[in-house]
Amino acid sequence: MKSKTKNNDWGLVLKILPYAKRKSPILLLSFILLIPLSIAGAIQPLIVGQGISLLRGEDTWGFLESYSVAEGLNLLAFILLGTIIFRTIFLAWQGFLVQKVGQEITAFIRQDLFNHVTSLSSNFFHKTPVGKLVTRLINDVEALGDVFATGAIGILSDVIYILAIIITMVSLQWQLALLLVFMLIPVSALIVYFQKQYRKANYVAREELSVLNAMLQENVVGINIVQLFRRERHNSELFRTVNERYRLAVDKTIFHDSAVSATLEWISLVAIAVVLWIGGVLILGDNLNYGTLSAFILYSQRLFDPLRQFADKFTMFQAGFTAIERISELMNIPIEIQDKDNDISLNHHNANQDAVGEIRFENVWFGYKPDEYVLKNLNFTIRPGEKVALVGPTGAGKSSIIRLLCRLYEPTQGRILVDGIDIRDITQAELRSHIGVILQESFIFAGDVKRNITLGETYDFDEIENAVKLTNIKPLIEELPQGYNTQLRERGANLSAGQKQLLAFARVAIRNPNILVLDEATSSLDVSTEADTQKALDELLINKTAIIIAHRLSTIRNVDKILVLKQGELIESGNHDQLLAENGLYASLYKLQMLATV
Ligand SMILES: Nc1ncnc2c1ncn2[C@@H]1O[C@H](COP(=O)(O)OP(=O)(O)OP(=O)(O)O)[C@@H](O)[C@H]1O
Repeated sequence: MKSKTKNNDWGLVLKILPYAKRKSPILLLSFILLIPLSIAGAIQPLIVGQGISLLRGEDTWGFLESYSVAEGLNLLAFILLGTIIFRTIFLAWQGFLVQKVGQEITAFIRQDLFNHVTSLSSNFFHKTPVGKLVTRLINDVEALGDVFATGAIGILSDVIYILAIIITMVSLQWQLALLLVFMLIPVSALIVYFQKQYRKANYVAREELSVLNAMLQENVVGINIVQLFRRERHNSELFRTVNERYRLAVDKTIFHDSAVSATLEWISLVAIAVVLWIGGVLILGDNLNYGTLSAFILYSQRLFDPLRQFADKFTMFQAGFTAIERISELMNIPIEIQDKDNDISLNHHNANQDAVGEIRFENVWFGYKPDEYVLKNLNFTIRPGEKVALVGPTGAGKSSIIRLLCRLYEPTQGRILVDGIDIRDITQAELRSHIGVILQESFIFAGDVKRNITLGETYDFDEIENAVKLTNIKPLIEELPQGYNTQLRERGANLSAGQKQLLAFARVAIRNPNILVLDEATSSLDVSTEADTQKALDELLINKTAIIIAHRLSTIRNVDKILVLKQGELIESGNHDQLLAENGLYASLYKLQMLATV
């Protein structure tokens, strides 16, 4: 079990090694700087010891013998100052380099994680609360960043410093040196024990933080419902429980962290006392001089100093390991929907075709969960330019068909073809550029109107204007305070639902796709805007294949074909008149709606 954890830790270290490699020259430089820095630090007590020996007339370094006591002291003070200045400058430089590299590596990891997460399937996002994802992308990556910024090189620096001190001490007086080294062993064991406990507690704390973030995010997003249903107090209570759990979990980490600091605090005092005691006995027996004893007293303090810092960084390392565990969990989630290496180009394929935009579902079965099919053996063809409506009761599977067509999910069985090519053989980017989807609610990004139409692609202003004219939304843009440059807030908070929807039309129009999908696209518009938009839509739909989902059946009377679904099965198909004549589900739904509007 023990070695398994160790192997896992090494596995985790190996995972971040490629990131460190990208910055290896600077990391190497910071590492090399550690050696002179540690030597400069280790000789300081030696210099102080020489000063005391000089004062007491004991043996000193040979070169000091040619000077008077006062001159020797000045020289030693000068050398000491030199080591201090050297350490100050180079420590600052080394610290800067390490922090900088740390930030850069953190940014690489954050970027890779973002790219990975945004490539994951819709399935993953349906299962994962946003707050949990944010914790991993921000807090965990930050914790890992700390490891690079101060931990990784810092821990090496402490090890080298401890080694430099031990070597200097052994060369000075090996008995006292051994005594201090022996004191290090049980202390280190104790520290390792506390650190292990810390690591466990830290994992729990991180999990609790995820829950806290998820809850916060849910409350902010659903603030309207929270307030309308007077859930503030209730939710505040729930939040308090989670908040308390997080506090208790963090308390545990603090306890183990403090235990390490306290252990080191008293052990360094004990070390000084032991050195004084044994050193005093050695002096009385004429086996040690005062200068060496003073140097050892300083060493016993300095030896535990880097150990304390080592322990602090170890804590950071443990937090870092927890972070890597959590980040790699996310990184290891496979990207379910991937492009193939030998994809067929739909553009290329269609270049010689007269009509494009054919959609064919062949024996398509699909379920969000294994064996719970929401679409069952679907077979239908939509010819190029045809306008087809999907009709059926709530939960019949209409939106699921669209998700499959856009390859947000993949069929469990069967295949879907666009212009005769299996959509799994087309790159996702090309497939989605051929399909324009307008959903019931459109998502607006924080940024100006123009950016919300182009979505980061490069279009001339003329193209934007054309799309806006084509979709009849020029009056909307003119109404906005700064026209195209009006800043929209996150999720379009400063637009009405209808306005957001109109922007979504322009977003699709500018891309000029061969296939248009309208999923309850006009339901948030008022009657007169809907009539205007319908005109614009008719224009937009010329020569294009369209799939329309609408609950108001009066809006789809004129389509070429209506596919009627019930519990995932295609039960009727035909135009409005044919289906009315059939007197099936469509006819009864239509008659019900007609009755309701009379
Ligand atoms: N992400 C999901 N995870 C699990 N089940 C889902 C998911 N999305 C939809 N479902 C289920 O799949 C079934 C079909 O849903 P779908 O959204 O396709 O229906 P719909 O016909 O579009 O309904 P509506 O008219 O209400 O929009 C429903 O039973 C629904 O509960």
